[in-house]
Amino acid sequence: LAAGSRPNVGLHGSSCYGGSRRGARISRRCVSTLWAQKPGKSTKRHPAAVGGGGFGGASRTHMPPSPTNDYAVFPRLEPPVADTLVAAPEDWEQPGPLPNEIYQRLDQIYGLPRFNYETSEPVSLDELMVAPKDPPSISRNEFDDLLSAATGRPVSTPPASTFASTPSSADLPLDALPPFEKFRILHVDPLVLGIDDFFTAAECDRYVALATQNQKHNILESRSPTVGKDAAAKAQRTSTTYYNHFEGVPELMAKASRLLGLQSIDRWEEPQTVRYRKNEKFTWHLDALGPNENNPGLGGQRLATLLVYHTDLQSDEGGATMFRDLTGTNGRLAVRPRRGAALLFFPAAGGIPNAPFDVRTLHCGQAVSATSQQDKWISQLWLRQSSYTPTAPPGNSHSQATKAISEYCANLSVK
Ligand SMILES: O=C(O)CCC(=O)C(=O)O
Ligand SMILES: [Fe+2]
Repeated sequence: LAAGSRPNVGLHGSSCYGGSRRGARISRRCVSTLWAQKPGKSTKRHPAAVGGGGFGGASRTHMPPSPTNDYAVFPRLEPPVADTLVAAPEDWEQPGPLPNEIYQRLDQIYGLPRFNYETSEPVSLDELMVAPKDPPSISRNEFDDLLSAATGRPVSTPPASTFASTPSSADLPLDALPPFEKFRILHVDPLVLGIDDFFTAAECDRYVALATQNQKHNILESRSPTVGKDAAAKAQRTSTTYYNHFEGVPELMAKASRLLGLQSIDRWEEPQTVRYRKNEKFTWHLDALGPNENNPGLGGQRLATLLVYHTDLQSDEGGATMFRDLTGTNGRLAVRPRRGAALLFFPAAGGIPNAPFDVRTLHCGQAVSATSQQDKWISQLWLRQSSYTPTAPPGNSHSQATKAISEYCANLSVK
């Protein structure tokens, strides 16, 4: 999309869309229709797709890799995929409650029926028992073709076994937290949400201090260039990652789980706090795991990415989280770090049918400018399909955090 242009917001021209009024309703049937109606129908060429390349496409124009070439590793979206993009109406970027159609999407596309649930609402046993949705299945050969097209080199995936989903046992008093109210809808399809005041300033300060005093807090520091990412994505990270113990970050675990309406924290990966100094960045990548990392026995695919910004960066200081193919109010969607704000998106649901991840969520951590007055600090969490077994720092476990989370919730209740 050209900078400043905005596609029609009507969801594929569907009459079930409630316009830009918050709280407008659409029926479940309409959402399913949208979902079923994904690529393939339209022959219209999308501006973002002109110029060749294409994920999964047969014809590929290889461009020489260069640091400024956004399409060097990941080809442009193919027209039918680009046609599925739905930007947010401008006024939805102002903080406020979520419209019903966004809750419907969270339920039906992303498998989160209890997202930001009202505390007064009685929760039925059915809802408590709801299983996470698996991303659409795909054959191994199809997957290899898609990945080869995206990375420009042959890929061969080892055979996958079936998912072993362990039901959660933890019973955390997360209802003590009120629902969140300040949502910014940054993109509709794929869904990208901002949440203002997710963390207090004091919480942001504490998380930065935890990482900077990492030895005292037994936090693992890593400068590996591709931490937790599929090597096929060739992602380059120059920032520093700190692996937190779950029990050291009860606010993050409680708020993240409360937001997504989860009953336990068992599906979250190790929390990571990341520091970007001047000129540091993380190039274009997908958070979804590739075949070599996506071990079904260890939690399966990454379904959600939640990121909290601990520092404010001005627009000339860089450090934005940028989505290559999504459009925001001023051209390409770029989320500027604002202290205490959270960002939520879904790396492995939606997008192209029968693909195991949503290629449209390609994003980067833009370099912090050489003149920035301060470092960029974030904490991040990834939600897996099923229970995840943490490996870092050594000895980390979900169950160790139960006491700290319960205490945090209890303190909120007495306030
Ligand atoms: O730093 C950012 O804004 C994004 C980081 C990111 O995408 C990642 O670590 O996977
Ligand atoms: Fe990422």
